[in-house]
Amino acid sequence: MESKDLFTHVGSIIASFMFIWAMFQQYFPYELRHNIEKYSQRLLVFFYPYIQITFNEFTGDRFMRSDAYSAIENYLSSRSSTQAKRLKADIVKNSNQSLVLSMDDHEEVSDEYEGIKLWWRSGKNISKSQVFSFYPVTDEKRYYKLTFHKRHRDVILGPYLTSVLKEGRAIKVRNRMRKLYTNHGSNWSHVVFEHPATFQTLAMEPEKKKEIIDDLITFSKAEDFYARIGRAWKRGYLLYGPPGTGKSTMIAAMANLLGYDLYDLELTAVKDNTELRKLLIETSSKSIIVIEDIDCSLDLTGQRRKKKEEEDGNAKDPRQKIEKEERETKNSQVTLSGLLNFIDGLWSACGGERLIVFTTNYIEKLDPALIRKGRMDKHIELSYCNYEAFAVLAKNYLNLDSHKLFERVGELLGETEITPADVAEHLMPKTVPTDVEFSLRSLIKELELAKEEAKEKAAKKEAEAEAEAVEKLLVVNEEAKEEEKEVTTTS
Ligand SMILES: Nc1ncnc2c1ncn2[C@@H]1O[C@H](COP(=O)(O)OP(=O)(O)OP(=O)(O)O)[C@@H](O)[C@H]1O
Ligand SMILES: [Mg+2]
Repeated sequence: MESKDLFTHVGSIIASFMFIWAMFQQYFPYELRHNIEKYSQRLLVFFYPYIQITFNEFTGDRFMRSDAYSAIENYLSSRSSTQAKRLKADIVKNSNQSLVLSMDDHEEVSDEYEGIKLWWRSGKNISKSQVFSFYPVTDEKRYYKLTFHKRHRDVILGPYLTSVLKEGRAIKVRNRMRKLYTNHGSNWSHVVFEHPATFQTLAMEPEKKKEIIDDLITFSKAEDFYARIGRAWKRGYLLYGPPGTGKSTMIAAMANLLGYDLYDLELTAVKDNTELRKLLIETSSKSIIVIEDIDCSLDLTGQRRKKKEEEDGNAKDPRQKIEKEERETKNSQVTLSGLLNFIDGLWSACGGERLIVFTTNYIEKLDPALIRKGRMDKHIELSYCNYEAFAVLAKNYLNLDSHKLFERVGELLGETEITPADVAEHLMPKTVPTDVEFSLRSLIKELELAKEEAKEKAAKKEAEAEAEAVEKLLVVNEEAKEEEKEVTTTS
């Protein structure tokens, strides 16, 4: 028998005596009773060198489950499945609908921390409801009881419990159902986020993919690092490239990799900077804030006000002016400085652990202040499909590692520009069972067509450039002739 068990037995014997004592206590005067109780408690503490801490499922508010209790429940789930004999099983409503085991009531599991042994016991108190009813309701109050030797008090109450709560919360985040938020004006509403995209299925060069994954994972584990260097725990990504190259898909893969919630921020629906700040404050930790097509969301070049002034000046009719003003007020008044404040102002540090992702089709249109390093730390170009990206898509869509037509596809991909979205469309199975050759031939046909079109376009452009050059030459000749004429008439 373990020493802790022995003490538990001694404790229960003393408790039994106390119970018997309680039976008789009504016959003793209060003063004497009080003293005996006091000394018996001290005696118990003296003989029982263990400390017990109870974590109740509900504290104070009956309807709010204690954060510490649920963190401990998650922390103990892995230990319970290997140690406890009676387990409770439940389905967690995350994307995988996984089965989670936790220990049943009155089970005990042991744990070890830096060589210190300690025990967790689950239990419940049952009390009958005070409310009269034909179907009496029993009130079950569950709790976890932690027992450890008092000589380890500081370590257990300090680092051990901190690490238990941290790990438990991390497990909870991994198991939770993730959400996709969108803003309607100044409020967020959400649906369950269930996008199946992963980095594994994302078509891009393996080294580039690995670099991004490493960057994301390093970020997600770098809480202490960010705290030490005095920076808010956030990171900005700018994804740029033509439509259909996988920017939105990559954002979904990022959220799935890190287990973060997604906040899809529609800037044009945000009235002004104050509303933008309110939305930011309401976002939770472990989330990705996304602003898609940032170049279209706002006129971030500082041109807007100038344009507005010009338009106002031109509008002579007062009615026209009012209409114009109404139109303007309906549009977003968020400014570039408001957005910069949103990204790296003081407010942005609240809550921690956030990614901010911008996407654009035209990186050159963006204000350099917006995308400088420190704001958008990592710029990722998603480009047209090359052979490596095609190989990923062929594996995903056709389950093919190689094929005799791959070589031709590779050649054509080197000569023409096609988006992964277009390639994916051709590789989509059209028949059951899948006709691999048909899919690859249809892709080759598309690539040859694209190559021809590109050739024609280039030839047309060349012809236009030539015509323009000839025209310019003619104008220059004409001007020279005019000048010559002027000189002869004056002389
Ligand atoms: N790199 C890729 N890997 C895998 N699938 C891709 C990739 N790029 C595009 N696709 C496929 O094409 C579709 C469109 O891609 P996506 O919406 O991610 O493009 P986008 O870059 O966000 O385009 P836009 O600039 O128009 O928003 C996706 O549903 C996805 O299936
Ligand atoms: Mg997109």
